Amino acid sequence: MRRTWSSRIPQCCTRKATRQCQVIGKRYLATAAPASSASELRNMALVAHIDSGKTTLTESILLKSSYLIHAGSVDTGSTTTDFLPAERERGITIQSASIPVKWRDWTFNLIDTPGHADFGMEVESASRVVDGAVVLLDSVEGVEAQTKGVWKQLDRYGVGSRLIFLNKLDRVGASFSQSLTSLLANRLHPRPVPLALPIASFDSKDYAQAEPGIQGLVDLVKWELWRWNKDGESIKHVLPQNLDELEQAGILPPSHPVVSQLLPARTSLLENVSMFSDELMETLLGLPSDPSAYLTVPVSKIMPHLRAATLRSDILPVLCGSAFKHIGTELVMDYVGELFPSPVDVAAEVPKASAPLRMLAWKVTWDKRKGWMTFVRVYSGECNRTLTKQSVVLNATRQQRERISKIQLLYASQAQDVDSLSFGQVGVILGLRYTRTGDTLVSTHKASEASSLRDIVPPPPVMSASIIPQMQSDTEPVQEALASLARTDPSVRFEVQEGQILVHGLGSLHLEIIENRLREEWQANFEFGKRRVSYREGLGPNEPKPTQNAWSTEVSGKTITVSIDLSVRELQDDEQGDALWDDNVVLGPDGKPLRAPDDTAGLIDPLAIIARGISSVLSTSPHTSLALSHLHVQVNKYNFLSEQAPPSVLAGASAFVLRDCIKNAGMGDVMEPYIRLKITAHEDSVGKVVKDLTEHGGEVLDLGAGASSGVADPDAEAEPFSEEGIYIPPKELSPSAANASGHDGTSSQYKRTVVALAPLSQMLDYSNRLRALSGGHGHFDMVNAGFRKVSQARKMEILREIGRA
Ligand SMILES: Nc1nc2c(ncn2[C@@H]2O[C@H](COP(=O)(O)OP(=O)(O)OP(=O)(O)O)[C@@H](O)[C@H]2O)c(=O)[nH]1
Repeated sequence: MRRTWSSRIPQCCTRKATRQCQVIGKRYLATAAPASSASELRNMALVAHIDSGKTTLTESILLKSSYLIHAGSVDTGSTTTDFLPAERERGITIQSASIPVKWRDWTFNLIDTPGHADFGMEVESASRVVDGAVVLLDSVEGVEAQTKGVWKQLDRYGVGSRLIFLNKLDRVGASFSQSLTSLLANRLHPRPVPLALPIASFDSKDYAQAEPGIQGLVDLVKWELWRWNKDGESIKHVLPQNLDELEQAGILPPSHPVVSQLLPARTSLLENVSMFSDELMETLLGLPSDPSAYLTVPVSKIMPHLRAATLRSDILPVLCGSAFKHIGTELVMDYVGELFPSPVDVAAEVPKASAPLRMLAWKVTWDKRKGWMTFVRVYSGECNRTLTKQSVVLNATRQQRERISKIQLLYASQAQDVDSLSFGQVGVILGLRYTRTGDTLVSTHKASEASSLRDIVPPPPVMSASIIPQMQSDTEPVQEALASLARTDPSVRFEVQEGQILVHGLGSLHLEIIENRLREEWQANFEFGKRRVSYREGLGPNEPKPTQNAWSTEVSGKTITVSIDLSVRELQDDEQGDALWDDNVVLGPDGKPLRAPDDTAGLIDPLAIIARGISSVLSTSPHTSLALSHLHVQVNKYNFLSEQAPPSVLAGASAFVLRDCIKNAGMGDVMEPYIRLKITAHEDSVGKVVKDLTEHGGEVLDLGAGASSGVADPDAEAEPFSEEGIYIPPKELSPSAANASGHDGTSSQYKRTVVALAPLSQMLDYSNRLRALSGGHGHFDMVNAGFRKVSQARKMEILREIGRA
């Protein structure tokens, strides 16, 4: 089915004064007017395991907010936020897309992120820049491997306010209660609290036999019942405080299965929130002793406390629905607006008009027509005064001045020019030449008062491929294309070793996309070599002492000598490596971590130049040319032994001394990336699956039972979890789960789940292998599980593979 765009202006545009109507190409868009106040802004992301429905929910939100006339579909490649050709072809999100959405009084900057771990960098940067996240779960599958992955990413950047959306309740096997149990079993949060109950069918007589589905929701906070028709249009009823009046009001017969759950669900909600609010606790204590008095507590007495508990992450609000059928979308929007923080709520200090402007560049993209596009969020300062088109800003991270040519609000692939950005807003700046993801931009006139914002750390690359330019004349364009690509995606790394270009990425799919983008976006001519996993080397067994500390070079005919005092050792077991340094630790003389800039052009800070030299050695071991890892490098001091020495010579000197230390230490252990797999297969093929895993160097961690909904999720830790005070409705509330077979149509009792660790190198073609082993019924997902040292025999194999044995 193809989406057709209406040729008339949508009614919403004539009706709503707050929206501006714009004709962009053939689309009529009701664009979100910039928020009038920062307290009405909600910077939020949708994050989840792959295929949970993030893009579908985004599309439903755009439809409900009147941005779209018809929702597009992932399945026909017609969504707004998945606009790259590769995204449309594959039906997956590859890059995060941000879009401002006007909903009631709020403006959301909504970021739809990819779920595939190979595009984890996009979740990383979105997590850095949002104040709240809606985490989707497929309610057939429950918590999945990458649900935990994105959860950790949100933790890393302190995104405390989260809301769960249990999606796909229309699917066979979907279960509201089992999804809640799965949240607890996987310890995502100790206090998931449903804000709504699903109604699978309004037909109470045949409820137990009902078709899989969802037709309505009860909002337990606002005490409303929502009902959607097959076109996704909703009507809402206010529920009576006396449940006996439900039938009289023509809402639900008393025999409807959801009716008996309303009082326990609301009671549990109120009691859970009151645990974190004395005021609500007092309200509840002041109620008449009749339990049904809980139904009389008005929303105004609940919402402020529910919001405070969400902001502090004391509770985890849970909503549910079907993004595909637009069921529950309005509630997601309402609760994001009501519960998530605004930029004012999370600002380190009350924003002042006089504060120096500080912005974080959280994403950089390249557009053939517009050039570099830098996505920024304003963290302090009143930009109306300081940031306008044509202003000059200082990149505080790189100490470079940048000129702004345009400021835009981006609606996925469409743009709207604006004059300025204000506190809390997310927008795009055109014209910046040097800025990269994670850089801080400040206004030049108050630069000294502005400190740098927290960095964004790309996940470590685990796979690489060689790139062979087709002709000698293609070499430079290929390298330039790679440099541009790496600027848009900091999880892409490349290096030139002995005339060969190696590109590193986060997985096979990432490499495939890198290859396509180089050809299609940069028209680079090259052959793509064999893919292999990225190995690493540790420090050798001998003492890592340099033969000499001094290093000399010729500069303009003069010999310049520099001495560098470094100490190098292996990281101890209880020491954590720095992800920005491939799990090494590199410290300056004051004991603070050093950061390596991408190039030394224009650099004057001696320690940044030294860090650049260190980084060139750590990325290519003198023994194997593999990246070094688990090293602790301390720069103790440096001295210019010649006069008028330019600081740039420190890069060569530090590289020379460090390389010498590492050579003297000898070759270290080799490490390879591991993955954690969760495989679901029929009972009768589990034996073959386990045998194959063992033969490929895998280690089985758990052989679980049932497969669906993660109730007995073997991935969860073995300790018991508390259900005390947490309301979990009976399974019958989701009749499709009770009637269900597994999600592939076969009975789940014959399925087993295997959790294993295995070397990534052995699992590159696992989907084909598992298909053969399981007769096509198995499925798996995997997440990176870090690097591990390999055995001596495997080390020899790896050295042979990389041509070093
Ligand atoms: N039955 C059903 N299918 C859904 C629902 N939401 C999404 N889907 C389907 O699930 C598949 C994945 O949906 P997407 O919206 O692309 O999921 P995603 O989480 O954005 O995927 P990635 O960004 O690639 O991780 C598509 O086939 C959708 O049509 C739902 O509520 N019910």
